[in-house]
Amino acid sequence: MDGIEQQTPVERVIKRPKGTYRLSDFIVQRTLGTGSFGRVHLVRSKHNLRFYAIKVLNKERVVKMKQIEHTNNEQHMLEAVQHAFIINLWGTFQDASNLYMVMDFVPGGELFTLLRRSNRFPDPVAKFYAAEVALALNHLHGLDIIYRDLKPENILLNQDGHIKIADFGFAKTCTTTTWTLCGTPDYLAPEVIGQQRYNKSVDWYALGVLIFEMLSGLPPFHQPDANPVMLYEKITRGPAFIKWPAAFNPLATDLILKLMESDPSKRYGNLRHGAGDVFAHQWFREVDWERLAAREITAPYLPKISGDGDASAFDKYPEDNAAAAYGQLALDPYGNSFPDFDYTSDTS
Ligand SMILES: Nc1ncnc2c1ncn2[C@@H]1O[C@H](COP(=O)(O)OP(=O)(O)OP(=O)(O)O)[C@@H](O)[C@H]1O
Repeated sequence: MDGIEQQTPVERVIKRPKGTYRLSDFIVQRTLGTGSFGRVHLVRSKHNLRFYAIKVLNKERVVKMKQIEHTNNEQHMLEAVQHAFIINLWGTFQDASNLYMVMDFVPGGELFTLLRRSNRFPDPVAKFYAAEVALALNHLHGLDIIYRDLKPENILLNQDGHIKIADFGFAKTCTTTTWTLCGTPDYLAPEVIGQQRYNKSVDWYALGVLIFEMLSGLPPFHQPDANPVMLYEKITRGPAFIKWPAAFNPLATDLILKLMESDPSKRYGNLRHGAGDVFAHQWFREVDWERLAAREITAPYLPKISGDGDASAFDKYPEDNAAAAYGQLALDPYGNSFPDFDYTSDTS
């Protein structure tokens, strides 16, 4: 649901030059994931033979689901951001029916898959991923970007086991507060559910949920058969009602409670020292933040990748021949809605 948003122009974020691409530059190999508006494909460049991921969004579906602004935000944010732990966008284009975003292919799959396979992560493993996520969030917040969709599905693992945060569909620039209700139910901060104004601290709340999920296997208020209303009630009642698994690390508990603090003005990450409080928390005491940022810490899990373009870490999706329809001539009623996606495709 879109509310009135206090907007700062996205132009505030400095754009860097992007490449010009067209569909005929690539050979579509397989589907890596599906989303609300289309698919993400593994593709191979005909020119340099490298593998990339292309996210395809059907314009009509984006418009019908009132996501024009979020989609344009996603492009602007990803173009503006360059960080070791955030997915790299090489360029974008559109044809009559679809938008295309050319990204690095991140071969290690979703953190979600690794977590479900492992049931839960040992403390040092959860700490490694949480610390890399904290650095990425801090970088985004420094650019006045709120990410708003932190969850294990959106954290991908690179070949070397380090994280790459993907899916900037809900990211937006915001220096003050905003109030759009978006994100994933289990990861929503109470003020988002309460439709109050909120700020970057919703990402720190979500980090608390993520740490809990990594250490216990499921998000704090998760109940398989619960409806969203029951879930929202629990989130609103606050972290005092979390049922903690036995033998939960007390320092982790302390940090989670501080991140999941219901009152944003008392929440870690949103206090006077900002992210500094999170970095300095005792649960993270053995983290060498500089070496971590430089990717000098060896990751706890190395994805088994047999070679370039190995996508075996991703679930198999039925290939519905969607790619055959890409680039076809068609009416283009939404041509003006996505002005920064260039028309470069061969048929348009
Ligand atoms: N660069 C990438 N490399 C490898 N896989 C990727 C990449 N980008 C996305 N994926 C895969 O595709 C899935 C869907 O991507 P993404 O979340 O960006 O799409 P979406 O349409 O926004 O999805 P949703 O509607 O669920 O939010 C990811 O969870 C991931 O498995």
